[in-house]
Amino acid sequence: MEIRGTTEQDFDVFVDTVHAAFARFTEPEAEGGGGLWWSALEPDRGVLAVAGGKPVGTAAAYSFELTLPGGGVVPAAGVSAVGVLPSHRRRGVLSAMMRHQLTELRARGEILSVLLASEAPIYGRFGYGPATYTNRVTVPSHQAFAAPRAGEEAEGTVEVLRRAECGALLEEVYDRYRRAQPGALSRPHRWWERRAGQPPISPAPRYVAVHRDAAGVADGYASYSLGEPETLAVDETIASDDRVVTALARFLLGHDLVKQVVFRHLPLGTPLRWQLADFRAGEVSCVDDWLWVRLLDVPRALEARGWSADGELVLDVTDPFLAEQRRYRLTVRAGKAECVPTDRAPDLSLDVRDLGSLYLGGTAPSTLVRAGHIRGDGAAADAFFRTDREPHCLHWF
Ligand SMILES: CC(=O)SCCNC(=O)CCNC(=O)[C@H](O)C(C)(C)COP(=O)(O)OP(=O)(O)OC[C@H]1O[C@@H](n2cnc3c(N)ncnc32)[C@H](O)[C@@H]1OP(=O)(O)O
Repeated sequence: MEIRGTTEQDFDVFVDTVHAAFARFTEPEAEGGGGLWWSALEPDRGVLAVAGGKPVGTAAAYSFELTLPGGGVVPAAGVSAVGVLPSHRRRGVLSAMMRHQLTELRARGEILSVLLASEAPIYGRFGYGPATYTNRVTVPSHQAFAAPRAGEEAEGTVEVLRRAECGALLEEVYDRYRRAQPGALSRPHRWWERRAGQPPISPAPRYVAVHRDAAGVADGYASYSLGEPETLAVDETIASDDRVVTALARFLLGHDLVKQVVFRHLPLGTPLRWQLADFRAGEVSCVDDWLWVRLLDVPRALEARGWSADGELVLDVTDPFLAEQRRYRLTVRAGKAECVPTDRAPDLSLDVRDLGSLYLGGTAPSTLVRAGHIRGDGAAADAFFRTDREPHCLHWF
């Protein structure tokens, strides 16, 4: 078997192989058809496994940016389109592709990679850990919002546009949002230009509630459709200001001829249920992992994020897949860290996959100590890793 990088010429074969591996991703006419789904793939960043002259496995990487706790923004390789033909599974094809890809990402100087896992047991062995989480909240339509007990509501207006009328507006609002939201990924212009992936990037018919501030500047949107009978399904609500998120939720819950509103891809800490007059009216479902993180250059990655406690922390990190074990001293002053090799006794001993889970602040070290995955003083480490805002990602790739 040969594992090799792809070029522009491989694009059609690559996409065909992905489709055969997943046995899905046929695009409905309404969503553009003709390969739009994968059109933002970067042809020279793929990996192809070839056996007997035929492609049998694929993996791709997108060039994203990831927003970190503390506001830093770093490049992140977005691993996707991972598939092995059903006829060639459980013979090590994925493992060989992952080894090739991780080696290549490191050679490019990437500090971390991210992915969405189709099944949770697949990626831990390659050093990825779940780092952000998501859920959905279903609320009966016209469910009353309680009056805010402190603070004001966002001033402004809501206008409904058809997806096709939105032009560059969604891209601009999304870009401002993702820069301020730890755990969020960039959606490179290529995605919007080519209308790749899922709504609201794809041309799938949607309505978009656009919120504008008192000066008329768009500062948030919610993309939605009326799907199942009498159900209004919200693909995503994008705004940096919580008061704008509230104004959009209030608007959607007031929609006529709808029995329930399903808010998808919310952070676990969403305030939505607290805002309803009846706390129990919001039904939580689909609580799941979303973004998985794999650190490729531990010291650079740790120095790139902001930290919430000053002091020193010694981490002993094992990376079984890449057969490495390294110990680092993290010294934090005024939220910034310096990370250097050390031989001091560790405060935490952990697998690189667990460090990936802790990295964005969405998983507390003490939780993984209690789970028996990490050794050390979890409570002391919690103070370092804690973030002001829950990391959240809703980009599908
Ligand atoms: C980021 C993304 O793109 S997520 C999408 C992932 N792709 C899919 O879900 C499409 C359908 N599935 C597939 O194409 C394949 O089953 C893959 C890609 C998940 C796995 O490919 P394979 O070539 O069979 O994996 P490989 O043989 O290298 O397995 C490596 C190890 O992972 C384990 N493993 C692989 N797939 C799974 C799985 N779905 N569930 C649990 N364990 C798994 C294997 O048992 C093996 O374990 P071992 O080392 O202890 O023996």
